[in-house]
Amino acid sequence: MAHFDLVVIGSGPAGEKGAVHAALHGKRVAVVEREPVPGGTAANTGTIPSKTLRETSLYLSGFRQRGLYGVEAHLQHKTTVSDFLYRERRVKGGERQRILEDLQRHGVELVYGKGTLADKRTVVVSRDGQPERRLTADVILVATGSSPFRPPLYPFGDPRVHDSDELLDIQQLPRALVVVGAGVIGSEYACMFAALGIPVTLVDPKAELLPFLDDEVSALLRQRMEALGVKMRLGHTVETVEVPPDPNAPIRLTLKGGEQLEVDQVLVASGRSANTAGLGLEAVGVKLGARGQVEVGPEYQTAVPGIYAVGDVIGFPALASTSMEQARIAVMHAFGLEANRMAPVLPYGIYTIPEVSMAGETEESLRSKDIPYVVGRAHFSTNARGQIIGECYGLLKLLFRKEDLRLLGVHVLGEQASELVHVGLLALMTGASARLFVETCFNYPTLSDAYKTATYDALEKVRSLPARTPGT
Ligand SMILES: Cc1cc2nc3c(=O)[nH]c(=O)nc-3n(C[C@H](O)[C@H](O)[C@H](O)COP(=O)(O)OP(=O)(O)OC[C@H]3O[C@@H](n4cnc5c(N)ncnc54)[C@H](O)[C@@H]3O)c2cc1C
Ligand SMILES: NC(=O)c1ccc[n+]([C@@H]2O[C@H](COP(=O)([O-])OP(=O)(O)OC[C@H]3O[C@@H](n4cnc5c(N)ncnc54)[C@H](O)[C@@H]3O)[C@@H](O)[C@H]2O)c1
Repeated sequence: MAHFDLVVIGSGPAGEKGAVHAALHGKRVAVVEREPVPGGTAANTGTIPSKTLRETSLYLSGFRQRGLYGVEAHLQHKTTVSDFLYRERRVKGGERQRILEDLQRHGVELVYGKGTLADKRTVVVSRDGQPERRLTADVILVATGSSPFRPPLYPFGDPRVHDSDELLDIQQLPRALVVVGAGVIGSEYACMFAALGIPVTLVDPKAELLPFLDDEVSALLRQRMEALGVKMRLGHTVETVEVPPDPNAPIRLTLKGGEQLEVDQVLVASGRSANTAGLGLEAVGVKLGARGQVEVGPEYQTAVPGIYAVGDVIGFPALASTSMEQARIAVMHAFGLEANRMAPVLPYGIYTIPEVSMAGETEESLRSKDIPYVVGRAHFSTNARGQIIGECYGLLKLLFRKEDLRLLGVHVLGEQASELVHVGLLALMTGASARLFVETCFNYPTLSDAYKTATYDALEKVRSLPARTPGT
């Protein structure tokens, strides 16, 4: 029996970062992974593959250059599924290698096999054809992630009906696609296929697209996705799904109200469930929530001291970015290292076409809290870099508190949105006001310069910059 300071179950972003962070602090660490490759959803079926496919679809469709140079930028041949998946497989392979090297460099032992808790300090690792291994630990970090939720209405055994994992194994590109679920995954994939010229219909019972976004940005995104060719059926529910045995006959989805959609492939992206089944958590006293997610305290400790859980397995916000941060905080707490906190403001990056990103408050959240605010907007069509790259529809929207022009929210739609948001994110993290953007010298021409334009737009509405406070 081997003893470790920390045993991590799962090698996704949460598991990797937790393990490496503990190793950096001199701890003896093992990571248990049930798949034959490391990296979890982020490296293998989710984040990295989907973001690579987005770049592929933009490249293959010549989307970024459309109409810019007076010549058509479409690639000459018809896109095949192997063109589509080629780079995704290359990037995925590179990411797996990076993770293996990261673990190895920090002296973390990677143990392949399914981990289960035998007691509060023991993880049993089982693998087909191999003897069981028992690992004991002072601290156990559960980072087992999540899997696609599969509504029973859809016959997932059929090769034409996919969840977001199976989509990466398609044998041919769809001729016409229905995407069920207009959450982040559904919206991102709908855009990628539409950019390739494939007719896409996006169906969701919710009437608004990505309702956590600022309403203005959500409406603008919807408009741009429709212009890309995505047919929106928001506020609609699928009532029946007919998948005929003949692979050449169309799949028919009937919506409540009678509309029928005929396609050759369906992607269902209707949420994810925590990977907690069979882990033995409840038997040792760990509490699970209504959707199977592990319940944790502020430092990600479960009901059992010494057992922590981070990442998708604890539910919202279920992002690679936040999962890694949770792991860092859990490890610091578990080993009594320097006190650490989760960032008070989290960014969201949505890789639709166009990209959207936000941090902090929306207009709607400020109104619900009765906080008077002023809005500053900069349109990329009037930004020099925006004009050069042909970004006609992009928008940077800043929300300042009226009283002192402190920045409260940042919203970006358009090229590089998920990068641009970080300027505003840092301003939010430091409690900066409009003065920061007025007094910052931005490179020119850049999209970042839109921060200055949006600030001046807000200032025009209030006509004065608040007095400088001491120390700023
Ligand atoms: C299509 C898609 C796109 C996404 N895009 C983004 C994005 O752009 N940005 C972003 O921040 N997030 C994105 N996400 C979310 C992101 O992938 C997840 O939040 C992140 O992977 C969660 O990390 P994790 O380490 O908690 O879990 P995972 O990455 O799911 O890893 C969990 C690991 O645990 C292993 N495991 C499970 N049970 C056991 C067991 N009993 N024993 C041993 N090993 C086990 C699994 O095999 C897996 O390797 C996306 C997700 C999807 C599906
Ligand atoms: N860029 C990113 O950060 C990114 C990208 C992709 C995924 N993710 C993460 O992955 C997680 C899962 O994404 P997701 O899009 O599957 O979930 P989601 O919760 O974002 O959206 C699910 C959508 O499916 C709809 N839905 C639920 N049940 C349905 C049904 N039976 N029929 C039709 N529609 C139904 C819901 O109304 C919702 O709009 C997200 O929580 C997110 O954290 C993040």
